[in-house]
Amino acid sequence: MLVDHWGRPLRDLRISVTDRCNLRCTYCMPAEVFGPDYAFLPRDELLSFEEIERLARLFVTLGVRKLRLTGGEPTLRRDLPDLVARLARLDGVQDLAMTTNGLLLPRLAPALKAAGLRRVTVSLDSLDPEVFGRMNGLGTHPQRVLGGIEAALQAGLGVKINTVVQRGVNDAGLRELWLTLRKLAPVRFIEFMDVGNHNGWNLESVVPSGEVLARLSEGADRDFTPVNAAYRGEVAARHRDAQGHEVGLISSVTAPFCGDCSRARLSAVGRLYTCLFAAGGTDLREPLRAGASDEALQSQIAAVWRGRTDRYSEERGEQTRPLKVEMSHIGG
Ligand SMILES: Nc1nc2c(ncn2[C@@H]2O[C@H](COP(=O)(O)OP(=O)(O)OP(=O)(O)O)[C@@H](O)[C@H]2O)c(=O)[nH]1
Ligand SMILES: C[S@@+](CC[C@H](N)C(=O)[O-])C[C@H]1O[C@@H](n2cnc3c(N)ncnc32)[C@H](O)[C@@H]1O
Ligand code: SF4
Ligand code: SF4
Repeated sequence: MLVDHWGRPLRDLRISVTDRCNLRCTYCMPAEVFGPDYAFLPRDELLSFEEIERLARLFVTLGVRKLRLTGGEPTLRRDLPDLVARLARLDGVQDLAMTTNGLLLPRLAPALKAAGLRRVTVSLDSLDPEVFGRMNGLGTHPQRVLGGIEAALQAGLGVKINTVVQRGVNDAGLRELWLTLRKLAPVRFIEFMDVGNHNGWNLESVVPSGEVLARLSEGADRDFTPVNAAYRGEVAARHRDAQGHEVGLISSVTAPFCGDCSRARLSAVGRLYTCLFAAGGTDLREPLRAGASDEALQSQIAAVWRGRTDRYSEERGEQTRPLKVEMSHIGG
């Protein structure tokens, strides 16, 4: 089995399929930076579906069992169901998922399901139109995301919901959001992270997951019971309330989970990153386009994984590291 410097196996591959997005969440792609003049990647820079499929197959040979599509906003990539169909056919893939803002799911969910996508995680930070509009940078109404969640459920996709929590921004509405959304799907609350270089992160804006759980527990549903991890290295610590609704806490700041981190990340231009907070990656597109054999690519990937020492969240202090890859490039 291929393991890194700390003995962690390679299990997951998160594939970013575009750096573009139809939202401008302040904690990810703030509009002041990702404005009308921002130079997004030209189309020919992106890996083609053939190239993504080939690399994914090689990663699966090296031990990957779970693939997740992300971005930017993955649903903006043209003909996405064709890519899903290619990945769903790969032998050895046990899970095929996508993280999305949900806006385009009413149009795409049935085709994605038919192509072999198993589940989606839809991001929704607030049910208050003003708060959500401010957080997504474009005034987009939460009802549009709820429509996407509904479409995914109707198409038969598994659904989870992601909520990034920022102190003084959306934390006042967490309990209301939980009481509404828990009826639809498991909700995961994510501690605001210092990804990229432009999101103005500071420790005071982070609401520790313990505090989130305490807020959800106020009033009637006092008891949450911890649920065992579904797999080694699961990102979210899960709990169930008295009615069986599931909440996940993703605590990269207050309870880092680097010890079991089995995730590799492939950017839209084919760079391999071994940490969400990496400063640099390894170019796989160049050898791929220069005609490298499967064996050569595989040994390059294996060498990168073997040499991996990343444990950024465990090492993070109050200060963030300068010059990290952007979230929109690496896909979260
Ligand atoms: N620090 C850190 N954050 C991560 C890592 N993997 C995922 N996240 C963050 O956790 C949040 C949830 O990620 P998702 O894309 O929903 O994926 P997931 O939690 O792995 O999904 P499941 O397969 O459902 O467990 C996002 O904000 C990610 O950026 C990781 O390895 N390190
Ligand atoms: C970068 S997005 C890409 C996929 C898609 N556009 C979406 O929003 O779901 C992946 C996940 O990262 C989360 N995320 C982005 N920036 C974050 C930050 N600074 N801290 C914590 N989570 C963040 C998003 O909320 C989303 O759930
Ligand atoms: S979190 Fe997702 S939806 Fe929001 S700006 Fe980033 S990529 Fe776009
Ligand atoms: S901070 Fe890096 S090493 Fe730690 S869990 Fe996240 S991606 Fe993995």
